[in-house]
Amino acid sequence: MTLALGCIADDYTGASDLANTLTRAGLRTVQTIGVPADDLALPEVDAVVVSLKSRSIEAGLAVSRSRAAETWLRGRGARHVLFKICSTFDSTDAGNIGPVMDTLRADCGEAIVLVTPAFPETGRTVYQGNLFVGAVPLNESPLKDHPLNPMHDSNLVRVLARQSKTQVGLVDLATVTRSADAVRARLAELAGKGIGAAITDAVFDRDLETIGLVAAEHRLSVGASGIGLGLARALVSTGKVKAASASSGTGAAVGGPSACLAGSCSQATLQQIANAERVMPVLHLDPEQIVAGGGEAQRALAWARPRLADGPVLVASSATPEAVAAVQSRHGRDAAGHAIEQAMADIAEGLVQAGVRRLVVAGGETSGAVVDRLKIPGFLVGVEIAAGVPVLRAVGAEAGEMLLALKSGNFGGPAFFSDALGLMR
Ligand SMILES: Nc1ncnc2c1ncn2[C@@H]1O[C@H](COP(=O)(O)OP(=O)(O)O)[C@@H](O)[C@H]1O
Ligand SMILES: O=C(O)[C@@H](O)C(=O)COP(=O)(O)O
Repeated sequence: MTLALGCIADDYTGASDLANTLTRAGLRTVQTIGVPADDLALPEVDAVVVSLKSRSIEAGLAVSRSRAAETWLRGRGARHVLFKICSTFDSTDAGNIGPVMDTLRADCGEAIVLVTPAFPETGRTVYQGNLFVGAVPLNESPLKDHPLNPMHDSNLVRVLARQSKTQVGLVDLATVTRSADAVRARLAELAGKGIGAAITDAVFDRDLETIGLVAAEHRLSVGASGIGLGLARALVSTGKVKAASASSGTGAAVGGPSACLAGSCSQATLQQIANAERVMPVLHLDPEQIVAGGGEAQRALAWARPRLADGPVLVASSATPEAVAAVQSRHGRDAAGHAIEQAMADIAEGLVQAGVRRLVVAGGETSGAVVDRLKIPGFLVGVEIAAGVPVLRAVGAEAGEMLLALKSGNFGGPAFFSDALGLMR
């Protein structure tokens, strides 16, 4: 297999979002969980998205895991590697976007790296280096209340400079709109000043196409699904990849019981849970009991098992920003997050033991904990449920045939859970 594009995603929902975008743009794509084992049977593909759970771990670990993924991808022929980060630039001042970018850049010897989290289809745009989420700057968006990576600065030139060893410059929208050559010239100018990373404005898909053309000439880029779209279109338009038609289905039906788990506390997910209450039984977990080790996962499973024969159920830890802040002040941000993620993994494991083979998970870190526990090594991409969220068919899972949907906290419409289950047959 010779890859046209290698991708390293810093969480599992982000990876499925990117795999979805690449597939829709005509690249045959698989998503792997971590660096694939040699015996994992992968189909012939144009792109591999290696999913890491590296967004919120210690920076040194994020760097070493990303590097291992890069080595694997380049070893499979990938000339260009995209480091997929969140479209809302989720990170802390200590990392991990900057440290991973610095290392991958040094490894491939690039003078300067294009960086853009723009993903217009989901309302993420970048102008004068400032990231907007819909109509508001990042720091005024719900991301200011994220449980693990609250975002308080919308100026990405500043944000990345605080995390990176290199100086950070800007390729502004006027330059992007002018032409690919104007972007090339601006990058050369910045690189000539010793600047190693350029936040690049993008508001429309056509901006990302220009950025993709230039990025594809480099060895490394950093961004969200939007730059993935630009790279994929560039690979197709320059004839490096022959466009495949996006999958119109997910193969044979899997059937059996289905369930949803929500660990995201985003506004979108809170609304989706409220909506689901009208169409399926919903259990709200008690985060205090989880952190105290009070058998909350077993209670949830005892609640869910007898209901599975009648239709899907939803188990949620999700809570308002005020309730999350209260739990965190008592137990600490990381300890609370970790305990709740592990409880979600316990519940997922118990649900699969009870026969569930169709599972929807809301939340990136939550999805990471669940997929790791279920020991799923990879996914094929099926139909799109909502922008950035495809149906996934597990490859090589211990439980056998399974369909999953891994939803970024912020993605999906109000009826997301029933929309997803409606497409997971
Ligand atoms: N009620 C709660 N109180 C505190 N933290 C919570 C609660 N529910 C979930 N969490 C934690 O919040 C984090 C949500 O992150 P994640 O799953 O990545 O969602 P998103 O996709 O919205 O970023 C996880 O670490 C999760 O365990
Ligand atoms: O780019 C995005 O917004 C998503 O692909 C993504 O990374 C989602 O992360 P979570 O919101 O933590 O699921």
